[in-house]
Amino acid sequence: MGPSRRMKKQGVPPPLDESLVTKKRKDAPAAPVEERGKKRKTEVKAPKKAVAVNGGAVKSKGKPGKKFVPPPVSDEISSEEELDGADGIEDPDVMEDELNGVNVTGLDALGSASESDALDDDEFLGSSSDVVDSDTEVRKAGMWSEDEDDSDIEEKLTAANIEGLSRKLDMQKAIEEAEAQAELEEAALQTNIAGDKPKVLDDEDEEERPISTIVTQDLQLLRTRLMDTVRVLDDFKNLAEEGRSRAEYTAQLLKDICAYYGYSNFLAEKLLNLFPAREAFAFFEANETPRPVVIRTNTLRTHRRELAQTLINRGVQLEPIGKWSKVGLQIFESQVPLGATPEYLAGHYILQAASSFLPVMALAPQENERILDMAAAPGGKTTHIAALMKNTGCIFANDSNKSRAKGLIGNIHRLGVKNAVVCNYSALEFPKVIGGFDRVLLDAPCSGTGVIAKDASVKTNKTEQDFMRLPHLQKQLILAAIDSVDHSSKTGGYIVYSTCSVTVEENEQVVQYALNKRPNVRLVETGLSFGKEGFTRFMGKVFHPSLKMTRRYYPHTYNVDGFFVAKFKKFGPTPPNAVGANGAASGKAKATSERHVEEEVVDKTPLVEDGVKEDSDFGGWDDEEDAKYIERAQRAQLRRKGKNPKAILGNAKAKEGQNGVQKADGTKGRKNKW
Ligand SMILES: C[S@@+](CC[C@H](N)C(=O)[O-])C[C@H]1O[C@@H](n2cnc3c(N)ncnc32)[C@H](O)[C@@H]1O
Repeated sequence: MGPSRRMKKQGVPPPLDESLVTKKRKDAPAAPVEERGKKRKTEVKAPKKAVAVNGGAVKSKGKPGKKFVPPPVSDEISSEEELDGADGIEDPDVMEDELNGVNVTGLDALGSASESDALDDDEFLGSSSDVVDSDTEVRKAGMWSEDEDDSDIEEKLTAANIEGLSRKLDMQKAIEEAEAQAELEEAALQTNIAGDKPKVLDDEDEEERPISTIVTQDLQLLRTRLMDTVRVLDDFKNLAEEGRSRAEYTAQLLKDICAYYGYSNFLAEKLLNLFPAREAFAFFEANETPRPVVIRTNTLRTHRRELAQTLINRGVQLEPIGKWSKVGLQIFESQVPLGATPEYLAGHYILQAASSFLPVMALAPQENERILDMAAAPGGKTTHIAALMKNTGCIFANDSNKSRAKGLIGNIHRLGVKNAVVCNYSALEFPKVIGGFDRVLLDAPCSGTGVIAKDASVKTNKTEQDFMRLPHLQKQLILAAIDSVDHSSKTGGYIVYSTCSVTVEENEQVVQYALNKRPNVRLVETGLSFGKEGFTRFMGKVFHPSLKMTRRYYPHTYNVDGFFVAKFKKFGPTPPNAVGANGAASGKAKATSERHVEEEVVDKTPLVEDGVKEDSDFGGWDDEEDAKYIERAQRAQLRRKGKNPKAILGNAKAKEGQNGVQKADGTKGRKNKW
């Protein structure tokens, strides 16, 4: 199904300006960047003391050790690190939840009794348009219409929300002032260098000073040098010192980024390589501020405008997150813990990062379909899928981590999902467990480089090994996802692959691998109205041109967590000679791997059991396609026995003509009844 009319109308979140980020952090409470350009419509009050959205103390975590960069005031939330206990792979969704900072301790009898479980809720993503608010409803309740201008919405905000609006406007003003100041500074810098090239590169004696000394003593200097280096790299011809190479400046930039933001050299370089210098700076800056706190309306229980009104009445200041979603609400302030309101406990909403809505929107599940959510815990996306399906059809929500799968069950109950089956396999086991799905979502375990603002430990704890181990797992999982889809599904046949990582190894390279190994899929448009195109070239690697259809999201461009979304259409069965078996361990000999594929991967081919009686009660096969399956199964069986299927079946076929099926041992078997 193509993008809906509503989806086409979705607006694009504006970028996050790096100078703005810096100044915002210093001078103002965190504010939604998309609001920057709006005009003030009401008198601005003096900003009041910010209240954390969790109703508790605001605390900062994971900021670089920079004295002069205070943490964000209002939106900043406590964050705890959490690892995926099952396989040691970090779960970025959990990080997201924690970073949202909603205090959900002791919350619920529905599976979120612990703080960590409650935090898991934040992971729940989702939103898509098609479910809740129909256009008709929207027209009746203009305040929440996706068709309205933001300005219209603001004018219709209720009195209870005016305070929040006022505060938001205060933030806008502060941001505008910060922007003006930044411009002044920039202008001053430009003036300073008129006729002069900035002194950026270390002298030899500086070179020998340990970085820690620079950080503690010359932090402001470090920042200035960072910005100067960026400017030089932007305009190398005019600003570079004579005799200095671009590589030298880049090396200096890398060194300063590590010192200033606290990254390992390894990760900083990997991230730096993704962008031109100026954009890289914006990216690293954006990782120092939290993203807006967002909740997703659970349309199985309520409508967004009703939920918004109820929360406003409880002292929550909020507004719709943007035209691209009908179910998201951005929270500015709250007088109550968002993880403990009656509406939360009743499953009317889930705390969820905005970017987590995107994979489910791309998946576009339809009513009455069979969907597989391969790595589902704690269920943000599963519950979103269920809402879009209006509790019809069936979702297999799988996660290999048993304790997380339990949390998934709790959330499924809390949000009133009735069409989900929870299972606890390694997703590599699919489609052996069950296949033939209309759509599959693979929200893969990843490095979390898109959510550094929520989990600063990523800055230092990722190693080269992680970026070999994770992509390897992701590649295997994506093949399992593809093989689990029914290519002849009347309504679907789609696979969505997503990560909250921005590295090419975990995204484009995984997608390219899938295209190489599965010629029966192709990339299609995600249907998402915003997002940067995926890379088609990167550091000497060339990817298929269709990689343009994948979407990248960055904190500095859309003020959302870093994310990647790719959508495939499966148009044929997986060929019997496909490589990359489900669950096949890496490093095995090719022959072993191929044999495994033939035996296990290919679309759940039914195997003919030895000793099947011709006169069994089974009513026989009804169509030619079955005959092909039988023959294929026989081939597989022969191969397992070390026999050459071509020699046996080929000869037999010649003898039998079109009407008989040769048994694996070469004797004439059951005759098909067509
Ligand atoms: C990014 S999180 C999923 C978040 C989830 N989709 C949501 O929206 O709430 C990745 C998940 O993959 C699970 N996982 C890791 N390896 C897996 C495997 N081999 N099979 C299935 N799940 C796996 C982890 O336990 C973790 O819950």
